[in-house]
Amino acid sequence: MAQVGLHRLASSVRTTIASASSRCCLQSASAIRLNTCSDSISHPLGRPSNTLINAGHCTGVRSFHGSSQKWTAIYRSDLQNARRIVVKLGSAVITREDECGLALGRLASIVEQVSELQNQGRQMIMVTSGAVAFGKQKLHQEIVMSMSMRQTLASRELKGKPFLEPRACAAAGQSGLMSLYEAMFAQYGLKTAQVLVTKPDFQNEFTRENLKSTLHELIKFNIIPIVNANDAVAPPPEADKDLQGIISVKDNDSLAARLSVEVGADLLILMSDVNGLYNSPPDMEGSRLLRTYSPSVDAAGVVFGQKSRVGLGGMESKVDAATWTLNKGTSVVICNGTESKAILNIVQGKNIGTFFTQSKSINTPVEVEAANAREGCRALQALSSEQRAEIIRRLADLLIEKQQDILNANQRDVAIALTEGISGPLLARLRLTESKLKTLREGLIQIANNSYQNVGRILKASQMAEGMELRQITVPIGVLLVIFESRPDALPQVAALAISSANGLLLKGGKEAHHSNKILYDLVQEALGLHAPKTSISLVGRREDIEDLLALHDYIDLVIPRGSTQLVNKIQSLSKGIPVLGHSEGICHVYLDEKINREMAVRIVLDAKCDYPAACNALETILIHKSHLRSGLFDEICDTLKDHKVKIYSGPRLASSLKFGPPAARSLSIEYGDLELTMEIVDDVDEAIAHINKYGSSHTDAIVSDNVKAAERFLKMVDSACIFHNASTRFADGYRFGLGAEVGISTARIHARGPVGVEGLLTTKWILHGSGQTVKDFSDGHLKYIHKNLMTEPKLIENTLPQVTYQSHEASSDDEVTVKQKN
Ligand SMILES: Nc1ncnc2c1ncn2[C@@H]1O[C@H](COP(=O)(O)OP(=O)(O)O)[C@@H](O)[C@H]1O
Ligand SMILES: N[C@@H](CCC(=O)OP(=O)(O)O)C(=O)O
Repeated sequence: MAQVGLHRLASSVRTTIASASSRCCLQSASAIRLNTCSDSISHPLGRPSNTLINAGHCTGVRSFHGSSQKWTAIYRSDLQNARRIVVKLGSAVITREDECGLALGRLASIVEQVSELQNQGRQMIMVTSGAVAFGKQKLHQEIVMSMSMRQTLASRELKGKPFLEPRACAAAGQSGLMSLYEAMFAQYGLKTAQVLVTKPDFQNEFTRENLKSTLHELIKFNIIPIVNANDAVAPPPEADKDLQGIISVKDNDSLAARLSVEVGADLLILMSDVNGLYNSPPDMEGSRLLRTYSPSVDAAGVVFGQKSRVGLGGMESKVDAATWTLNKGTSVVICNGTESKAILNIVQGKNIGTFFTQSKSINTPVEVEAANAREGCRALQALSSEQRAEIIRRLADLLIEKQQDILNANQRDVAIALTEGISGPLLARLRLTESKLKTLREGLIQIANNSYQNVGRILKASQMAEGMELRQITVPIGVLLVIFESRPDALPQVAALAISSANGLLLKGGKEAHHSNKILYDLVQEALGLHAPKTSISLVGRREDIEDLLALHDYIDLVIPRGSTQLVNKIQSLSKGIPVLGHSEGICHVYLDEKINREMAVRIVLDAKCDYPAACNALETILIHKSHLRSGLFDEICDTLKDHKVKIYSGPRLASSLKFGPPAARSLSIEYGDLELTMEIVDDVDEAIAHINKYGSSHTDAIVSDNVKAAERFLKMVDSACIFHNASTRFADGYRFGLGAEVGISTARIHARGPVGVEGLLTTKWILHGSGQTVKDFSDGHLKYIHKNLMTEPKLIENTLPQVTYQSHEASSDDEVTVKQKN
């Protein structure tokens, strides 16, 4: 297999390509000649190959094909453009942890990913370790088989394994390794070639050129070179030395590095058995994975430990090799080869492993920002409530002082959005106005004024026993991640709520509001500077993928998404172990009951639909009592809505009742978010309740009715976060509820429901003051539990609230009443 003549290889590749006509390998076959950045022929990945050069990432020189320019990725997202990729598999990836042979499942997955990328038109090269480790296992089995029973038992007693010559092990392991690769790649219609090299092959110009030319030919014919050190003949290891800036090939990390540079690879992926480079050995307490590593900035902060059980080079050797490769213009990622889809995810620009970059200005890693936010939470807790309120008031004032700068920044976002064709509700959310800023300021002042009772409030106090007092007090949740789209006004609101509740905060805004978010965040920083660390709140950089943030369960305590249904759904499904507070949809209903004040009904419907159709609490479905089809109310509502340019769709029952009614709705569960709504007929309040509970989203639903019993039934039986009687659904809002602002509206069933203000961002802790008691004192009977409530203020319960009585418009029954408050 290894030394197949090139003409034979070429013909077999042609056969493979021809037989796989429907696959992308055809694409790659046509692409194999297009190896240089300067090629004028189109890029095999569907882009002109000089896109990268235009993006300004040209560093280093690609020597392999004589092209004069080469790019290096600055951001992970640039890695999507990598064409020639070297994947190096360490021994720990290739062999099983129990040392019983090769890790076949893992290898198959890596082969599948490499094949996928090769079939996309990329040029993959593999550097594989594992021959020694695999051969060792193979030889060891042979030795055990040839031992007598006595020898076997004796060797067990000695507990040691016989010394096996690594060169012999490599020779025994390499053939098995290669036949496996060949069989696996064949499943994807791909051919492989074995290339074994030794250190002198790089030192001798003649063999070095031969090596390059062989690799070139293999790549040209769509064959995946599989490279390893020729350990069977390798010279004994030498003291480590990098000659004249050329890396000494002493293990497969340095081999992969050297090879990547020789062939002008765009990306080198070094796969090991750990998730990447840590600031100290991964098993050490407090060690942290470095998502990005800029050698000139980060090198001093890394401590190395032992290598893996089977590895040769260790992590330090990987980092040296990676740094050298990066300096020569090839991007590098060190990752965990046991992680599923690691290679594909890296090439998609996802936050996998450690990304080596020359950029010194790369943002602070999000883990560090989250750790700072936790510190910030503690610092905010340590402040007095007056100090927290002062920060919020300062922020409120800055919104007006810097109004013009904010509006200018926002106009830049709006202008970009317009060129990108963003319109309607999305644009409405994005646009900031003087009046929005004014309302925002008022909300912030309200939050500041309500800040005094938030943190450390005693909810329960009881005397547990003689000399023992128990208290339950409010405390912040910890670190919040708020992900919001389009709405830059959410940023100061959420920041104020976090400060008021003393939570640390990570904000992830949408790129469409980049300029607005930036200036609003700077104002938050300025205000925080009054009393708290500025790092208590971070605006997470645009590099960070939401998916990666949602995996940070060790750092983040609660995720609050604010944005489109798609965003919230995505977050709910992607969150890995972090609770998500929010609502995915706002399918809000207004039910128009039989006995009704018609003028009120029209006003409420109009407000609920037209005040701000993009809001999640806007009306989406009107349920109308069957009697109104002939009472004139149906026509009146339709006419008024049409006057306000609202498109009406009918539910199935309405459609079948009218010959020329509105067009049929696609579904009864639609959130239009625009000047559109569905109308449907129901028989009575019970049918309305059943409809809402079936098709609604548990957000906000309202009844307009003069019938007190019907209203009470509705309020009791509709299973939503907010249920209103004779009021518009648009009241479901933190500001209107007097919470100052909201971080979102929750349709979750635990902890916080409806508009979530400060209360939803708090949890509790129990404080016990004792005087030396033990549990045994109680089981012995020396002491007795008292559990006496020490709270003096009586707790309000529902039936102690002021009674609301109703007066009928039509005064035809006791049940039919208008709202009137009586104390
Ligand atoms: N700072 C560090 N960051 C990451 N890994 C480290 C560090 N220090 C030591 N290591 C160890 O390096 C090992 C990887 O290197 P190595 O044994 O050469 O593996 P491979 O066989 O994959 O080349 C890991 O198992 C890890 O425990
Ligand atoms: N060439 C050797 C591997 C050498 C090596 O550098 O190993 P590793 O540190 O596991 O990448 C082999 O095939 O076993």
